[in-house]
Formats: sequence, structure tokens, C-alpha cells
Amino acid sequence: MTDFDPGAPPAGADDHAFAAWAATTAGELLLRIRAEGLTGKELKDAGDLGSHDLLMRLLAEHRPDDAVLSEEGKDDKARLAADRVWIVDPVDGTREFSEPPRDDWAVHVALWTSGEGEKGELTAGAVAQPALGRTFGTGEPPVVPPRSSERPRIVVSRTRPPAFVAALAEHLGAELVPMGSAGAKVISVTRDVSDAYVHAGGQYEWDSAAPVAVARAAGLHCSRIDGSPLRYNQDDVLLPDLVVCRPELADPILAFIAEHGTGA
Ligand SMILES: Nc1ncnc2c1ncn2[C@@H]1O[C@H](COP(=O)(O)O)[C@@H](OP(=O)(O)O)[C@H]1O
Ligand SMILES: [Mg+2]
Repeated sequence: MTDFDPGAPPAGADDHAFAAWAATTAGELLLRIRAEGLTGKELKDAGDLGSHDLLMRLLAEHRPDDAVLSEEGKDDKARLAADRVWIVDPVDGTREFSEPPRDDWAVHVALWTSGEGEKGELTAGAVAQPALGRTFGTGEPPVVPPRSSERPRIVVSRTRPPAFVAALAEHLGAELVPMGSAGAKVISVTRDVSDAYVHAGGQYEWDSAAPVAVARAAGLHCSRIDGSPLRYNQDDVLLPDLVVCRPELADPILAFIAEHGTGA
């Protein structure tokens, strides 16, 4: 879309504000693309590529010295020696994006920096959910409301829920909530729409980087399913499993997985 004017980030925007602005702006473009009448693969491709191109433009213009890892770009391994790497998913939940009026899709913009922690860490991030008209970021992290459901709600992929999560849910007396997009699922925990997101079987750094940055800033538990830390800007960008949940659910979820594995 050539006539889209992204405007400029807020004056003096720090990395938190820039991430939120970039994700929101890409989301505005995606809403326009979605309104053009394309369907199916054409809509998916137009969204993925349009949002990727815009985010690359915004990063080149406003953060020219930083490296970028995008789902839709070629992986330039120079990022492994960089101090600052933006990890972006131009459309997470591409399938749901192509199924209007579904709102479970997102734009992810995260910043990894080498300076914090021995192996580098996520230091800023934003998840835009354009169809909700909301962007969740590390600048003003979401305040997680008190839990409204006594029965835990575990959010899972609507198209490929891991089989073991059904056994986990039974063990916890939990209900399963199917939803598209890793970002939408993580954010659903911060919104008290769910209480935990448990995933295994495949995913990449861009699927979880920005959501995890936001979830951590909101005080949620975030880890691999074996309880080890989620690490970003790795040589191999496969990051196949994670648990994001209210802190009080971390022990029971991790203990069940440690005992039963993911083959249950
Ligand atoms: N087994 C798997 N292997 C690779 N990627 C997976 C995956 N399961 C989920 N994902 C990715 O995680 C995101 C959320 O998936 P889901 O909606 O099924 O939970 C999607 O990202 P994209 O939409 O950016 O491709 C999807 O491609
Ligand atoms: Mg994704």
C-alpha cells in the first residue's frame, strides 16, 4: 500500500514508546489492508509483506544502527554480534487475520539488548491487537486484574493445541480456551481472559519475544516448559515451547509437565 503515511514516533520516544508506536502503526496499515476485500492467501500475503515492509522502513529510519530479526525477512546472522536486535512478527496469527472479523491476531515488536543479563535480554516490547484497538507495551505495562475465574483457564492454539494440555487441564480442573496468535494468547493472560498459556511442539523467537517482554513487565511467569529461561537472539531461532501464566499457577503447571512430559 503506497499511500500509507506512517507519520512519526512521539517526540523523544524511548525504546518502549517506539516499539508501541511501530506496532500500532503497522496495525493501522493491516486494518486498511484487511478492508480492501482480499481473501485467503492473498490477504495473508498482503498483510505479512505490507506490515514487514513498513516495520523495516520504520526501523531503518528511526533505529538505523540496530539489527533486525523478522519472520518475513532473511535472517542476517550479523545480529549475533549486535548489541541491539529488534525481533518482530509483522502479523502473528496470520490465519486469524485472514478471517475477519476475528480479533485474535497481533503485531509484535520487541527489542533484545546484549547489555542486560549474561546472555542478553528482552528490554522493551509491544503487542498491538489492531482489531481490539489496543496496544500492550512495556512502557506502561498492563496491570493484571484480580482473577475473575476460580477455575483456571488455559489458552491454547485453536488449530493445533498440544495434546498433553488436555491432560494438564484435567489435572488442574482447568478449562481450555482456544485462540489464535501467540501474542493474543499471552496478552489474554494479562487481561484476565485466561490464566495460563501453555504451548509445545514448535514456534520461533518472533512468535513470543514481544508478548513475553510485555508479560514479564506485567509480573507474569514466563519460561520454557521445563522451567528454564526463554532465550532470544540465538543462532537457531526455534523456540518451540513456553508457559506464560499467573505466578501462582507456575509451580503446578511445571510440576505436572516435569512428571508427565508432553506425551501424556
Ligand atoms: N508447531 C508449530 N510450529 C511452528 N510454528 C508454530 C507452531 N505452532 C504455532 N506456531 C506459530 O505460533 C503462532 C501462533 O500459532 P497458533 O495461533 O496456532 O497458536 C503462529 O505464528 P504466525 O501466525 O506468525 O505464523 C504459528 O505459526
Ligand atoms: Mg507468529
